[in-house]
Amino acid sequence: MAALVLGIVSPVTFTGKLSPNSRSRRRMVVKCSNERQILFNRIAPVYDNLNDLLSLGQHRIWKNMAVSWSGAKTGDNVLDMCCGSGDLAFLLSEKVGSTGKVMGLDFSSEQLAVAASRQNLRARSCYKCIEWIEGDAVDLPFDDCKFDAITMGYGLRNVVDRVRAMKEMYRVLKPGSRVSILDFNKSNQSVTTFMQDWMIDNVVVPVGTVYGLAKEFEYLKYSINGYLTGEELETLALEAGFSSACHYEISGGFMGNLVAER
Ligand SMILES: C/C(=C\Cc1cc(O)c2ccccc2c1O)CCC[C@H](C)CCC[C@H](C)CCCC(C)C
Ligand SMILES: C[S@@+](CC[C@H](N)C(=O)[O-])C[C@H]1O[C@@H](n2cnc3c(N)ncnc32)[C@H](O)[C@@H]1O
Repeated sequence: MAALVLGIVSPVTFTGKLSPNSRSRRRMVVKCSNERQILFNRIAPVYDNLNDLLSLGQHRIWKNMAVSWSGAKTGDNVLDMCCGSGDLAFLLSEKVGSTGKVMGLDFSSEQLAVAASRQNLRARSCYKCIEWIEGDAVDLPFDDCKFDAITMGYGLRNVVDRVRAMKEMYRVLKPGSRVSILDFNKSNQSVTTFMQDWMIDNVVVPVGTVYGLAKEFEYLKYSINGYLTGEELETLALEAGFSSACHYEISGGFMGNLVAER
């Protein structure tokens, strides 16, 4: 909240175009892939600061866990899908070091611009091994069996065709390697769902409103409701060909992380 009061992040005004449907029905705003692309371009300038603020810094802990679960190690060639402003890619580069290689892929040019500027501000040599690539999670521009590990933070829920994205991850991973997918947990426990919805309605959306981003943060709630439970995520991975899949609940079931091995 202090950042808000001190004005460290500033409100942005939307100047992009929405489809005719999106004006009349809120849930339609972000139904198709290119409307989601517009949404993530819009929130890019404030995304990092709002995540720190809304999660009270905890998203850094969750992201560290996701990277550890990926099994990335020194010298590895790794991919961060839906990398956004690059948090997981930066953590991965610390694991693989300057002898490794990190690809950060996203379809939002504005998020990638933030990621690249953050990279320029960082001095450690490991950060130089990151390359940012504009691309779609459902059609990866990589050869088969290329990566030693893949991470995805708050990405899969936002991808329209999750089956295809999961199959793409399977295709580009080396046999025996892992994908680690962090996101909000779509819980089976009604108390957890109630608390998540309450937080979003009473904290997240009001804060988003201050920045002219109410609809973007309302989308968050609908996207969690439309996401998969831990069990469903495990099934999705197994059906895509992964040999094992395990979903872990984090922070009282607020968040979840799927770990699947090819
Ligand atoms: C990491 C966070 C948000 C990522 C994020 C993901 C999306 O898909 C978006 C889509 C559209 C707009 C924005 C986003 C977006 O920012 C921050 C999440 C914060 C949580 C909403 C609140 C977490 C509350 C607590 C600190 C957790 C406490 C758990 C307790 C133990 C019960
Ligand atoms: C909530 S952000 C997460 C960013 C980052 N991984 C993090 O944890 O902070 C979701 C990201 O997924 C990207 N995204 C959504 N669908 C995508 C797709 N089909 N292909 C590539 N990127 C996508 C968005 O552009 C956005 O940057």
